[in-house]
Amino acid sequence: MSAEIIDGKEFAAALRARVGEAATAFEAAAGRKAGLAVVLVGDDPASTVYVRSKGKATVAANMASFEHRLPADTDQATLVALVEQLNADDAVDGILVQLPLPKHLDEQAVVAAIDPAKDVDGLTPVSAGRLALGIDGLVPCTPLGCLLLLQDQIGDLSGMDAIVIGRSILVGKPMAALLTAANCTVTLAHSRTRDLAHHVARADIVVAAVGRAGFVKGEWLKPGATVIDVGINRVDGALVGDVEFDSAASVAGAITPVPGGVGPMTIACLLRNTLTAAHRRAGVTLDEALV
Ligand SMILES: Nc1nc(=O)c2c([nH]1)NC[C@@H]1CN(c3ccc(C(=O)N[C@@H](CCC(=O)O)C(=O)O)cc3)C=[N+]21
Ligand SMILES: [Mg+2]
Repeated sequence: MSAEIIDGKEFAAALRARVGEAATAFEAAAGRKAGLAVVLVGDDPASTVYVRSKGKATVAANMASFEHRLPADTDQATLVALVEQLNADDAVDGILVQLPLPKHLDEQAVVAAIDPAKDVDGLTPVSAGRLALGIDGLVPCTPLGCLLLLQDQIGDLSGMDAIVIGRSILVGKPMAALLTAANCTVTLAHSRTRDLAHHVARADIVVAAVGRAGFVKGEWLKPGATVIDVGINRVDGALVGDVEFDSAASVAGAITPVPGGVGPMTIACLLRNTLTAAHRRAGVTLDEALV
């Protein structure tokens, strides 16, 4: 093994601490805490764990946490009414509806009901449109976390060849937009890409977000490449990424582990987005140097 292991857990802890300090300054300036509302429909065990850890991290960062748990058979109108109630609630700066929703619900319609000013997941059509157009807005947490790790590891990304594997709304598409804005030459690969290994071999930066355990092989990589593994797959009870870690670590220059890489960054960036939304909504200037 030769690759440097990128410690996302440590980076995320430091980011959460900085966000917490900025949140304390926000409370002093605005006379209220920044607030994050998380909505969970149903009782999927993994989602319940994530929602609980988001709530804990929110309170630890000196923000208010509002948890709304609804039964799995909640109807569309009830869920949209809750989102509208949260839109109207001044104590709420960020709204996250935990995905996926139960099948009978229209996920797109629920997300579209979120006030873009409170869209800390960056998933509404308005947020996605702003990102595509290069207008300041709220950016999805996982790709934002990946970008922060890459910039910390590499510095200026200008002119680098990057490949994003996976074109999901939550990760792949916004990741490609962020890397493009950071002046990378971006290939957005997906399940229909022909000769993926050929494309990966050109890349200085590889972001794997396909949702298949060990899909990206070390032999495909350009020696010295920086590899960001977004995958969270459960195999025989263990968490593994979308990259075959051992083979990749012998070729890459740096690589994120799973767990302890991108996952913790997602929650840290959710708090960062909530802080950003709170400042914008309250008309208080955020000291960007702090976070
Ligand atoms: N609207 C919405 N926004 C999301 O951002 C969202 C969502 N829905 N639904 C579910 C996925 C999943 N997700 C994770 C967040 C943190 C970790 C994380 O901290 N993972 C740890 C390990 C956790 C463990 O051990 O299970 C790690 O990778 O080190 C993982 C996954 C956010 N998601
Ligand atoms: Mg380091």
